[in-house]
Amino acid sequence: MGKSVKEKIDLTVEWLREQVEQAGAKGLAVGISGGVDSALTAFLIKRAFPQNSLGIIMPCESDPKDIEDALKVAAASQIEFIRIDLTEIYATLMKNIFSQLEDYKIGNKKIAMANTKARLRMSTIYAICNYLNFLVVGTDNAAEIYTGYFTKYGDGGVDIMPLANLTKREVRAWAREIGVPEEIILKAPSAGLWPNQTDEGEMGTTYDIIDDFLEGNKVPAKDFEIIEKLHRRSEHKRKLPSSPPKY
Ligand SMILES: Nc1ncnc2c1ncn2[C@@H]1O[C@H](COP(=O)(O)OP(=O)(O)OC[C@H]2O[C@@H]([n+]3cccc(C(=O)O)c3)[C@H](O)[C@@H]2O)[C@@H](O)[C@H]1O
Ligand SMILES: Nc1ncnc2c1ncn2[C@@H]1O[C@H](COP(=O)(O)OP(=O)(O)OP(=O)(O)O)[C@@H](O)[C@H]1O
Ligand SMILES: [Mg+2]
Repeated sequence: MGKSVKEKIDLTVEWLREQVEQAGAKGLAVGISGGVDSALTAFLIKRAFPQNSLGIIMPCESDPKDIEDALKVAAASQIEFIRIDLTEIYATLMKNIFSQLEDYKIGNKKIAMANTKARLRMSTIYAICNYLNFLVVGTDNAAEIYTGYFTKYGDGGVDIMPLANLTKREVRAWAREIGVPEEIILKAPSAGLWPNQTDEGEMGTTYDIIDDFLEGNKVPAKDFEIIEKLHRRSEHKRKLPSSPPKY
């Protein structure tokens, strides 16, 4: 018989401890957004390292409801946390970049700005983890990794990814088992990079369908096309940077 969710969680907690030991590190940190992926991750790292785990809440033009939810996750998991507001530094950086570029070049400002939020969060977590000798824990799940639905070197820039093999429905099941508040589990997944952004709206398919696909079940042809296209286009995010052969 297959392992229960509870057993899988216990094994993952053990795996997290091994990763820290092998790295000669002291603990683990994660960005807490108010969404279910980081909620589950926060509970897992708190279980693995009750005294050496840290949640980092980093508003960056964020919906105040998400920050409230992030605080609820921190309270429910009892993880130690700090809050670092990136809104101002982000605005300064964006102004500096685009006041120079926009005059003479045309490009996709919306996506450039959105991804910078994720990369500023990554830089912030790494500064903290360098300082504490902690590892940076990623929250990306199997559906996000397969479709490349993450920012390269942003939320994708991490040391370890404990949820990498989980479909979104498994993330929710684990979250329920470990004690994540139900309202967080039921929230529509969102990267929160612009107002009213939802993962499913942006990807053009649903997590249920991506999960079915990953489980080897048949999915509608239109969704199959979308998933495979997202996968092909994001191949570069799952590899080391290309380099020429030795000449
Ligand atoms: N073939 C190739 N080989 C090597 N590099 C390649 C490449 N094609 C693009 N690139 C590089 O990759 C860049 C594009 O990748 P990237 O910067 O990631 O940008 P991109 O994939 O365009 O956007 C990231 C997507 O992930 C979503 N996201 C981000 C963060 C969090 C979440 C969430 O669920 O919470 C979701 C976000 O809403 C957006 O849809 C290009 O600007 C280029 O530098
Ligand atoms: N405001 C924030 N503060 C701290 N970390 C954040 C914030 N926003 C995003 N992140 C980090 O980026 C990760 C990627 O976001 P993503 O939306 O995929 O996950 P989630 O919000 O935890 O769950 P969901 O996908 O269901 O919204 C988050 O899990 C979190 O680690
Ligand atoms: Mg989110």
